[in-house]
Formats: sequence, C-alpha cells, structure tokens
Amino acid sequence: MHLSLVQLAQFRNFEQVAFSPCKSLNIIHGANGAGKSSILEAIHLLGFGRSFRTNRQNSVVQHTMDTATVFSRLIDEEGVEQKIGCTRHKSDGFEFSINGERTKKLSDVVRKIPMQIFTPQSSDLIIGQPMLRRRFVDWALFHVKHGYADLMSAYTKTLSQRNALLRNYVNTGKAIDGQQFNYWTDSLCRYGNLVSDARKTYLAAINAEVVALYSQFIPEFKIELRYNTGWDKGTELEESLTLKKSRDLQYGYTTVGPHKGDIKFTVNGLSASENLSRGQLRILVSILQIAQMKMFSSLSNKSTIYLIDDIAAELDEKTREHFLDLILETDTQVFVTAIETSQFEFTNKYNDKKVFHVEHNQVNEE
Ligand SMILES: Nc1ncnc2c1ncn2[C@@H]1O[C@H](COP(=O)(O)OP(=O)(O)OP(=O)(O)O)[C@@H](O)[C@H]1O
Repeated sequence: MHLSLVQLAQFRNFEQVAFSPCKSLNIIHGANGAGKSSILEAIHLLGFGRSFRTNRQNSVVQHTMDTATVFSRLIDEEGVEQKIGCTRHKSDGFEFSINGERTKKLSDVVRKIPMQIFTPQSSDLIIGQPMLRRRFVDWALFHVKHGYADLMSAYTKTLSQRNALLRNYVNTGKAIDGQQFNYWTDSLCRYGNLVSDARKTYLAAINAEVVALYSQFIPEFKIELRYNTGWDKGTELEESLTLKKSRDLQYGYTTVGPHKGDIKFTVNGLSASENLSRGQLRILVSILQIAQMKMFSSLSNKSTIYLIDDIAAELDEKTREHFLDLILETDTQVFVTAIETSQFEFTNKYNDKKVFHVEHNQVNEE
C-alpha cells in the first residue's frame, strides 16, 4: 500500500503543491523553515486525523485563509486506487472524504492508511506519559484486532458513567444509587479484562521481535517490556475495584483499570527511561515501531506508511542506515526529512527512491 499522489492547498506555507512519491523511499530535503515537516504533517492528517505538531489544529490553515486541504491517491495491496481527502475548516473542524464521499467518521479514513511517525520527540513514548504507551498498543489493536475499537469505546463509555456517579457523590454528598454503581462496575470489569488481555497478548507477541532487533543495534543490552495492568499486582480487576472503592469515592473517579495501564521498559534489568541516552531511546522507539509494522503486516497482509521527521537528530550515520534498511525490508513507504541530502549518501544503494527539494514554497522532484 502506498500514496501515489499528495496534494496540499492553503496548508501552512504552501499555497498549492502536488508531488508523486515512489512506493519505497521518499527523501524530502530543504533549508530550515522550507516546509519539510509541514509536508509530513499533511500526510499525518490522513493517517491519524490530527496534526503531530500542535493541539491547535487550525494552525495548519494558511494565515489569512479559511480552509486547508490535503488530498491523496492511495494504492492498496490489490493495486486499487482510492482518493482520500481531508479539509480543515477554521470555523468547522475537520472533514474527511473517501472517493469523493464525505465521511464524518474518522476511523474509516484512519483504517485505510495505517501509519507510524518518528520525530525528535518520539522518545516521549518511553519517557513521557503512560497514555502515549497505551496509545502505541491500542494503535496496533485498532488496526489488527476485529472489534477492538468497539471494545475500547464500550470501555470508555462505561468508565465515564462510573466516574459520573463518583463525581456526583463528591460534588453533592448524596448517596450513590448502589444498583447503578454495581452495574457500571460489573461492565467495567468485563470490558476492562478484555482490553487488558488484548494488550498483554499483543505485547507478548512483539516482545521477541523487539529483543532481537535491539540486540542488532546494541548487542550488550538486553531489553524487556512488561505490561502493568493498571490495578493492584496479584489481584483480579474486580477485587482491585472493591479494594479501591473508598478511594474512588474520595477522589471522584475510578483509580484502577486499563485506563491506568502502562508498559515498563527495562535494559539489563534497569529502567530504560532513566538509563538510556537520548540516541539509545530513539533507537528503542524506532525498534518498537519496526516491530509493530512487522507484526501488523504479518497479521493483516498490509504494509504501513512511515513518516520520519529529521532523521539526523541524535542518530549517527551507521544507525540511520541500519534503521532505514530494516524499515525498507518491511515493504513500507517511507517519507523522511532532512536538511542536507549529504545525510543520505548511504541510500544510493536503494533503487526505488525519490528525492524532493522543498524551496520557495514549492516541492520539486530531483
Ligand atoms: N499557518 C501558516 N501559514 C503560513 N505559513 C506558515 C503557517 N504555519 C507555519 N508557517 C511557516 O511555514 C514554514 C514551514 O515550516 P516547517 O516547520 O514545515 O519547516 P521545516 O522545513 O520543517 O523547518 P526545520 O528544518 O527548521 O524544522 C515556516 O517558515 C513557518 O513559518
């Protein structure tokens, strides 16, 4: 699967640009401020439905304009072309389209273009908030496990109902309706156990791949990843909810469950977030993503699109080369940005490669 055309209109510094990427490696280079990251950001909108650079989504719209548009042609595994579009209206949010048909359902678009992104901030996956690590696993399960999106939405709805009862108790001091509370607690257990089992199974499946890949980069390090369920060790979720009921009543929200789950990474038995260098953290993230893409393609027979912003940041040339070699082995379409093409001399060995120069708000193939 790959994008054969990308068009941007009134998107950040680009008035109108279009370019035709190749199926494999696409190098986008240009000076600071030329618009390299903006191009990745536009493609990212199609795969995630949001910018990776800002929470203020309107900032992608060109100053003085009201809408920004990204349009793409996607060629799937069977060679069938689909047209995927995304428009950001400053006054009315996002609008997506598939083959010209408008869809409000983001998941329909996201499901069509499985995508990963690697940026200088990607180490946050290891050192940042647990939510990022839950999102990492949930991305894979969303794409490969039938019904997982519905399961997550049932869990989230149940959690918010239970939290509403707890919050109301804290705010008003009125006793909680016991029947309702037990109903939502039972549902939380049912969905929560399913979510947690799916995450554990998935992580166990990619673990061996992560260990093998990491040892190729840094042989002396033995990496391990472990899922923390988000409730008391050695107990079932049901038991933990009972144990924590008085705390939940005091705080006004549910303090245990898979919404508190996390992944712990250790290297030679020590915490990865506290002991790895910045470059080693980035290597770990790249490996997690490569393992994820390999697993994804073996389970779904589909490939991924991989965006790499500023590959040179904290990765030496040997590592960059090994990293790209591993990704390109997985039949992935790659978009990678850098300031200088000299950072890519090692890519001369790849036949399927295009180089684009971004300058004067234009994208030119070289
Ligand atoms: N909404 C907008 N309208 C017009 N121009 C914008 C808008 N938002 C950002 N810009 C400009 O677009 C340009 C592109 O920025 P971008 O971050 O994509 O460049 P870059 O090539 O990735 O730079 P660097 O190498 O420094 O990271 C910048 O000059 C920025 O000032």
